[in-house]
Amino acid sequence: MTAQLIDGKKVSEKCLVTVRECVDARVARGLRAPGLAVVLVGDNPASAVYVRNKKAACEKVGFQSFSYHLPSQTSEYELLNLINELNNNDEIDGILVQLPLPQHIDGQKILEKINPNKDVDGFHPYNVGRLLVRMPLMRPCTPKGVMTLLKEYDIDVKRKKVTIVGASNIVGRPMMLEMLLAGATPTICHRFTENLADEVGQADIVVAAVGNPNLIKGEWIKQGAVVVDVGINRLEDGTLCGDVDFAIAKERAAWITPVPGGVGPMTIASLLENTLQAAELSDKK
Ligand SMILES: Nc1nc2c(c(=O)[nH]1)N[C@@H](CN(C=O)c1ccc(C(=O)N[C@@H](CCC(=O)O)C(=O)O)cc1)CN2
Ligand SMILES: [Mg+2]
Repeated sequence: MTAQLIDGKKVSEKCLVTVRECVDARVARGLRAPGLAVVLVGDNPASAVYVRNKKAACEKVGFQSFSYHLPSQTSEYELLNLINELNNNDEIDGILVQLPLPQHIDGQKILEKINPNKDVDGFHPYNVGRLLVRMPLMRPCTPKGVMTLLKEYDIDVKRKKVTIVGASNIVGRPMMLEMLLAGATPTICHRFTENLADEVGQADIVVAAVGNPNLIKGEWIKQGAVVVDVGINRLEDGTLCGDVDFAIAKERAAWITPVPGGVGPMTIASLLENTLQAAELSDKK
């Protein structure tokens, strides 16, 4: 079997067109365009690229974007003050603080300072908790993007065995909650999991999100499985690869996401959808 590719770039562009149409309709009704505040602390080169791409995406869909690039020595106190200002700014519907933050800043404290209604990354414990109790509001962007991708390709997750490799707060854990909500049976694997190969081999759907190039061997994949690779690893030669050994996995899977061009672009599409949703919630207040 040779897998069919799941094209995240194409699907993300479709999402952006839908968001653009909603923004135009809002503006035609006399409402303001949604506003997104993007906060970057320090000079992590990958973060700078992601932030630039987020700002470009805002422009494409007609959002107002507000950029805050702070030096790496910014104190936690200063960052908390900025979040407070953004929480109180009525032109701003969504706030995102690009991760990772410098070591001296307690990231969790910062994320918890963001007003949950403006938490377009969906990282605030309030929003994670809502997903847990089946009342999703702001859904974490990457897992939400994975669900959108699977839906777009008519890949039904209900009743399926899903193995998620990686238990991070931003991908693995909320991915498990999304899958549970959609009626799948998720298993989450982490550094203490024994027999990772067996867990992967039993899965109808594998979601890899560890950030470890080619950790998931192609031979582990069950024939006809769906492989979703969230890992983005930059190799020494500058090329990108995922967490799954793509060349072998694609000969066993029915569907597979490439890296780049798979899940990555969906993260930004979900962010824009969440920001539009936050603006719509704010209209009702
Ligand atoms: N505040 C947040 N920080 C981080 C998040 C997040 O969702 N919110 N996720 C990641 C980084 N990220 C968005 O911020 C992100 C990563 C990758 C992509 C993407 O489109 N990747 C492309 C390849 C891009 C490249 O050349 O490097 C792809 O996979 O095709 C978008 C967003 C950590 N931080
Ligand atoms: Mg308002």
